[in-house]
Amino acid sequence: MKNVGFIGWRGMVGSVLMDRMQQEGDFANINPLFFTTSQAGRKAPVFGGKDAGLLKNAFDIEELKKMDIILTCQGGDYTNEVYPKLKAAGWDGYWVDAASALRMEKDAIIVLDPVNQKVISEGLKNGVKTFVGGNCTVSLMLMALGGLFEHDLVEWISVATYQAASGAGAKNMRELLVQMGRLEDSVKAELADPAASILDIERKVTATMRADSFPVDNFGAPLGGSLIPWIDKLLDSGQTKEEWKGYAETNKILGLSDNPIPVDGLCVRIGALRCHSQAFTIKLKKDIPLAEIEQILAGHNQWVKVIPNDKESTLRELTPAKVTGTLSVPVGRLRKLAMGPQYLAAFTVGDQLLWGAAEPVRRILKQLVA
Ligand SMILES: NC(=O)C1=CN([C@@H]2O[C@H](COP(=O)(O)OP(=O)(O)OC[C@H]3O[C@@H](n4cnc5c(N)ncnc54)[C@H](OP(=O)(O)O)[C@@H]3O)[C@@H](O)[C@H]2O)C=CC1
Ligand SMILES: N[C@@H](CC(=O)OP(=O)(O)O)C(=O)O
Repeated sequence: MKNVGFIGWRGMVGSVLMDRMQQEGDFANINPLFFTTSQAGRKAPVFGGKDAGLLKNAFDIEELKKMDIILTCQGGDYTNEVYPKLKAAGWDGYWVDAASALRMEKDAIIVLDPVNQKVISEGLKNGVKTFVGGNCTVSLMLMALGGLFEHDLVEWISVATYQAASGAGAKNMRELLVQMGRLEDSVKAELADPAASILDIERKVTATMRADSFPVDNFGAPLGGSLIPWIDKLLDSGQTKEEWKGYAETNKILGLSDNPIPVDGLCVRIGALRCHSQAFTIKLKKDIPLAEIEQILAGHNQWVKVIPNDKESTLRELTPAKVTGTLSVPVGRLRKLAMGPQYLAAFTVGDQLLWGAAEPVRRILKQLVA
């Protein structure tokens, strides 16, 4: 059985990964060892009934070198510090990572097997040892629209995202909830009084949101009752890095580096907890009937679900409230746009901690130990 070292297993992404691995019985096929950057020497967790002894120091290269596979959800700073040292020390195991640090490296594959199993299989055959989960927004787009790419129907995609607080981390999720609570608290009495003026209520809420005391340490601006049209840092192109990933990672995942498909748009943080949503304008390479498009989308993988373009189905199926905590990737609001028969509208929702983060790395680990 292969020795698999886990780093970042108690963080938010890591916890979702551990849950999924337990649900799927994945621990039965590995010898798990657990590392930490802060708690070395404490008792390791017991997953799948396996006693892994004590937590090891995540910076101990000699201990890490004993692993056949290292799987980290610890973040890019950890990867940047430890990966080069391990490689320099001659370690030749598999490195599986949820962070973005190594995604665009020549020798790394971005994994999303329902979409790019061919690229993965080819890489494994050629001795690739570094496998990285994709950006959540990109992975969720490809899970939803995979059929269109597979049938070479996409000329370009323009996207507007509606990204959940979880993408910014656990502290940000807490901050969003505290913000929401503060807003409600500020008008509790008025809300209990049906005769209170809604515009008075709104004015009070807005004043609360704008007050210096409103908690914005993590987001830098109010998110509850508002939105933030900026994710990650500015690049020379005027895109944010999150927007740049849409193009760069999509084409790398699909293996289209020689003939890339333009994907661009605006990434926006909204007050959802852990589901990212995305609205697409898609220019198709040819005019094909909507019914055929729906069939192509639905047939691509077992998780995508085409939602009829009616109000009842949309409200029932196509919201973060419905999708959170599931592997389902619904895609709906499908219709041809007024710009012409080759222009398609689509909207999708997906859990950014499952298909957006933990699930692709869980699935590549499974392939590596098979
Ligand atoms: N959040 C997301 O949507 C996505 C994140 N990623 C990547 O995964 C990385 C980790 O993200 P995320 O899981 O959100 O990070 P977390 O902040 O939840 O966890 C990261 C690490 O913080 C340490 N930690 C300190 N205090 C606590 C605590 N009270 N509870 C749990 N862990 C604690 C743990 O390390 P230790 O045990 O060593 O102390 C843990 O592994 C990101 O940096 C990013 O690169 C990738 C895709 C999506
Ligand atoms: N940046 C994403 C989350 C994330 O961690 O992305 P990446 O894995 O590309 O760093 C968001 O804020 O929603």
